[in-house]
Amino acid sequence: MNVSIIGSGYVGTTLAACLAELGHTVTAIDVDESVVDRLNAGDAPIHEPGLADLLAEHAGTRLTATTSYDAVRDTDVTFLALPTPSREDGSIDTGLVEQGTESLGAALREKQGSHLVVVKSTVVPGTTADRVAPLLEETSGKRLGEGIDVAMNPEFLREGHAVSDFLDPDKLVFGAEREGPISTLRELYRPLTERGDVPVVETGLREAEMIKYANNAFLATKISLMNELGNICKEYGVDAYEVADAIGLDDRIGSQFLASGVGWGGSCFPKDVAALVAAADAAGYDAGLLKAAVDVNDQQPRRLLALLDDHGDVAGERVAVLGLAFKPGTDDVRESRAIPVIQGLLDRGADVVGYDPVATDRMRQRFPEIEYADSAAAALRGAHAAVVVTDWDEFAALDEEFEAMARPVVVDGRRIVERRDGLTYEGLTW
Ligand SMILES: NC(=O)c1ccc[n+]([C@@H]2O[C@H](COP(=O)([O-])OP(=O)(O)OC[C@H]3O[C@@H](n4cnc5c(N)ncnc54)[C@H](O)[C@@H]3O)[C@@H](O)[C@H]2O)c1
Ligand SMILES: O=c1ccn([C@@H]2O[C@H](COP(=O)(O)OP(=O)(O)O[C@H]3O[C@H](CO)[C@@H](O)[C@H](O)[C@H]3O)[C@@H](O)[C@H]2O)c(=O)[nH]1
Repeated sequence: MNVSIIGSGYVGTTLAACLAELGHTVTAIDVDESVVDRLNAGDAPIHEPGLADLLAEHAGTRLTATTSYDAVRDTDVTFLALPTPSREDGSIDTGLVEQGTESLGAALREKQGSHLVVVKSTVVPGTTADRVAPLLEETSGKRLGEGIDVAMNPEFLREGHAVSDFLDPDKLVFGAEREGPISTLRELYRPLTERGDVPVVETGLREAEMIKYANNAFLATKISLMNELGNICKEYGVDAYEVADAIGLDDRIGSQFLASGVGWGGSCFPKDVAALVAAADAAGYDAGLLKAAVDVNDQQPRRLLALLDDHGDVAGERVAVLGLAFKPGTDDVRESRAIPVIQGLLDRGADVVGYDPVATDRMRQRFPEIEYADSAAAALRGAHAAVVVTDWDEFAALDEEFEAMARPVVVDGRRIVERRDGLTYEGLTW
């Protein structure tokens, strides 16, 4: 099948490389010329394991990139993989998806034959039917169901595992109001589904949109619930990790996403939970449980700093922040819990030194005023305290590096440090 993809970020590039791998001919369209140049050179614009190999194999043959929307006319299906950021009030901003739809519709005006437009971006229920579809009809001059149609196909990949999650998904969700778009999606994903072990959910547009939010809201709330339980555990001297291991044995609970600590960040959970809360508010429903999940998440960095405060004033003292990325395996610092932690330390007048194996450059753009070390050992040297924010494996192996601290106080927000001897060690929920 000939496929075009608008937007070549985390999702668009992964989709482009993986659909090429599945045998389709793919054209990636992005407004950013540097992204297009890199893709055409077979160079990954984002860091994801396995992506560079796929691009090196398919760029220039089954995968090409361009800044021109005209390329969509040579394809049968177009995915919209554009950002859907939060507005100031938390509600979703669909401006870029609408802009992309307008340019796409204009390019499709002169297209002969049928075309399917698939929304891949995370959008609140109603966006595809009430915004994308009418805009597409208006700008293309065609009528839905008569040559053009829309579908919604949410994406569940995790950063750091994008390629493997895409090629080996837990499920596929196809949303549409007619049979035509569903059968096109079936055909497109056939190389994955013919293996027989990928459940396919065929549903309506609004349901597909909501499934994505429900998925993320559930996972974020699961972590917040475990954080709340962990905070209670801490008050009673109970180890929340032992509790989590035990409750995770109950199939109805499941063992994943029970790691308590400094909370959830990243480009999706904070934005998507906020968008769902705002969408509920707009519909007159007060999503109290989701708001509480956000409150607990906001509280965890403050609790980490309060534990540090219990061990003395850090004003004027060197404090190491170990881990800056929002999770291990990525250089992404968007909504990283390190941000409120660093800000809280600066508010206390501490001399902050940050360390991360890959995310230093990105955090430097956010906090140019702090020091950045090129190893955990260098960050710890002479520090009066250390806080651990990201569960990078290398922090588990830290040992005599702690002996170079001026005062060995360690507050661990991720239960990753293994050394205890000679340390004043505090876990956030244990
Ligand atoms: N990042 C993830 O892990 C993830 C996972 C699942 C779903 N999503 C959702 O997928 C969507 C895309 O997210 P992302 O992380 O891939 O975004 P991103 O910010 O990484 O990339 C977006 C790309 O779109 C390009 N772009 C912007 N405006 C454009 C336009 N008018 N025409 C063409 N290109 C344009 C940008 O240059 C950029 O390369 C969002 O709705 C997000 O919520 C993201
Ligand atoms: O037990 C856990 C698991 C995760 N986290 C934190 O939760 C955040 C999100 O982690 P993860 O879900 O692994 O990362 P993302 O790449 O943001 O992926 C989420 O967001 C994507 C974008 O919507 C979805 O596609 C994925 O399914 C969904 O897992 C990170 O800060 C983690 O440190 C915890 O605190 N405890």
